[in-house]
Amino acid sequence: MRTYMLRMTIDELMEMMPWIEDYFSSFAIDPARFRDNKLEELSSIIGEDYFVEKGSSYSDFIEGFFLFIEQVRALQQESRFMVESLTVLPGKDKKGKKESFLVELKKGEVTAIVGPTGSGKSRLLADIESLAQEDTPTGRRILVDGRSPSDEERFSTEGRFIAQLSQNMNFVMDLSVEDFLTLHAESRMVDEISHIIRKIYDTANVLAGETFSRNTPVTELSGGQSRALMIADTALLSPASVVLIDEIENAGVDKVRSLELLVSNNKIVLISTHDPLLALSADQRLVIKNGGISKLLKTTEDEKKHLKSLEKIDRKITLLRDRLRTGEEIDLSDLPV
Ligand SMILES: Nc1ncnc2c1ncn2[C@@H]1O[C@H](COP(=O)(O)OP(=O)(O)OP(=O)(O)O)[C@@H](O)[C@H]1O
Repeated sequence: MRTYMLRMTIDELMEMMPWIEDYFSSFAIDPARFRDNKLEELSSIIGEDYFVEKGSSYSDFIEGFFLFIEQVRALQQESRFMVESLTVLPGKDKKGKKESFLVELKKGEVTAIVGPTGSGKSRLLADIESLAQEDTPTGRRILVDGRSPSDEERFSTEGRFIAQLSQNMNFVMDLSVEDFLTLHAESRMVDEISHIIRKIYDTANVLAGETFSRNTPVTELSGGQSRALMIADTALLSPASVVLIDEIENAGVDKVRSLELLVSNNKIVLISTHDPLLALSADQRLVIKNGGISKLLKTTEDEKKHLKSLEKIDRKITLLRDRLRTGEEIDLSDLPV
């Protein structure tokens, strides 16, 4: 790509990337004067002395030029991930009855999706994930920031602004945890890669409970550890502004902390759950009945008040589960009635 660009004329480059004018200006070069010259000819036309006078050199100028292009493109990419709201326009339930209201999901909000087994919770997540346009069994349409999504937003595998954490997360790459995170951080062009990797790694270990090392191959992580790693990675490094979670409660991770972590990063979070603690930790819950959205309930102040005691009960159940897992005998008199 570099060689190709070096052989392009300034005019051709400007047509492709008008914003490179700013880079030329920072060297007090007017690109219009060199419009028919190739980029690689600038050294001989302008002369090395000119760049030395500016406290630089031609090779620094060229290096900086390509770095500038990379950074602007990364910024452009980043802004495509910023989503303020999603709107779910009414579709039909399993009997063909129209849903009676639309749902708007906003940045920084957590919405739980509740309903009996088989009622259509995962279907709603799948509709959002695919940005459905009346082309799924529900006939729902999803709007992004109030508009229809472009084909690129719907079908491109790169640059998705939606991340999905499903029940089974299996890695296929043969990389260590450290290499996996480095690769991801490099592709995001973040500064201070080692700092962010440490943060994700530490967070994942807290969420998983069962610790793993940075050298562990990702393929050897347990189900809970993989999920914890992906949750920490999604919260701290992924640019995705919409996070869809399918039944985190079965993942063997600290579910409440996971949710807090995702929310504190100002994303739109949807979580399908049968867990009362998670459902009531959300700002609102969508009730699914027979394939259709039947209610949208805001979490009441009263419900929030009960969260603390629910957390206590949940901690006891978790403790009980851990003791059973490690083969201990259980004293049930310890449990609340
Ligand atoms: N509105 C609808 N119209 C037609 N089919 C639907 C509709 N909603 C859901 N379904 C279908 O019903 C089946 C069960 O739905 P789904 O898997 O989403 O249930 P669920 O609530 O996630 O269940 P579980 O709690 O067991 O995970 C799926 O095949 C899904 O495609």
